[in-house]
Amino acid sequence: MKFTKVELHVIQMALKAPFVTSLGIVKERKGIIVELHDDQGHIGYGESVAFETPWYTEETVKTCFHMIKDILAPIVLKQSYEHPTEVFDSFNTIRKNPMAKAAVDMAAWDVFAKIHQLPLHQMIGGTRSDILAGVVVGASTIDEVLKQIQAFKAEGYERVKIKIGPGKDYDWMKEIRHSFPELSILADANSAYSGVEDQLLEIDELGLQMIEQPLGQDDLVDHARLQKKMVTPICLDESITSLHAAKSAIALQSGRVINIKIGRVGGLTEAIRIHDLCQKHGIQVWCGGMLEFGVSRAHNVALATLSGFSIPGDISSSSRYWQEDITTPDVVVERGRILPFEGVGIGVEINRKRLDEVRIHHEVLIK
Ligand SMILES: O=C(O)CCC(=O)c1ccccc1C(=O)O
Ligand SMILES: [Mg+2]
Repeated sequence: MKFTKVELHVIQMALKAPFVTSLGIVKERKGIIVELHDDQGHIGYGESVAFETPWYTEETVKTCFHMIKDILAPIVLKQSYEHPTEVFDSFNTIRKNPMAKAAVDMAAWDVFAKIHQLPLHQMIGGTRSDILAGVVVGASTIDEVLKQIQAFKAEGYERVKIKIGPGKDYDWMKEIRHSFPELSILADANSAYSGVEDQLLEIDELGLQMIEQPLGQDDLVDHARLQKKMVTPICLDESITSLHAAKSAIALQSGRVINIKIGRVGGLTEAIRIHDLCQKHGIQVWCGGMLEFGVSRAHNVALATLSGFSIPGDISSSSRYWQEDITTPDVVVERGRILPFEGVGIGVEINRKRLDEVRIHHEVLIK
């Protein structure tokens, strides 16, 4: 593969409703769509899922834009590649910045699948004919949470993740458990129990499917200690930023489950490596979400066809967050499942009219 042009589209869209987490409220989403051209006319798409401020991880839309424009695009425009894994590996002299790297890596995988005229899920060796979907509720009152769960159940979701934090945990989860006894529920703390982890032990009796990232990003040792005190499996999210982090977490027994996000780990190449490692070690994995637009959502759908994705993830319908997304067709969840896209590459098209409407910045980088 010889890449000749990188186009960056910075977009901004309002969420249908504010999304509340223990770390803050998201009302509007910015993102960067990477459009990668090769010398044969193929076009691949990737998406940077960093937020506008560094509340979830340290990257932002601006740091990603800088990294892609000034550091990563010049690398991919300079050399040629046989395989998309080489793109990620050609960034090995660049420290961290996984969400910037991921956007370029994703686009290279899309180009590669298009060259081979295969759907991306087939290109990466996916075997699942339907994907296990789930939805996330991030609301500020328990009444609102219960209302949303009811509505999502009616849409066919069978697994729901609730955002929790100190004071919005045991009583909330107990009420949810009581109201929806058959529903598979898990809680995501986004590190809210760092320093106050004993507040979590109460929740252990509720039989939750798992608890996600109770402690800080760097707290692998602390998570291992907490897991020994809890029956509920701990799932790591923020802590798993690379294959190396996954190896450390497994060695330390910091949790029993890993939420794999393509953006957080540096791309599809690294996501697949983490999936393979977890399979070898009996660690369960599921595909995480980032309130993303259609490009990243389509990549998630492809990733989740890999055999290890045996539990539902945070891949929901496009309509969960957006009035109108920038890609067609939409991701649609039916009876808790999504069918993979069968078109070549990521299998969705960019809706140019919608992209124009939501685009706030555009840049073209050429060889
Ligand atoms: O529905 C989604 O896209 C996932 C929502 C979610 O939980 C989330 C959204 C943005 C940033 C971090 C997280 C998280 O998993 O912690
Ligand atoms: Mg999380």
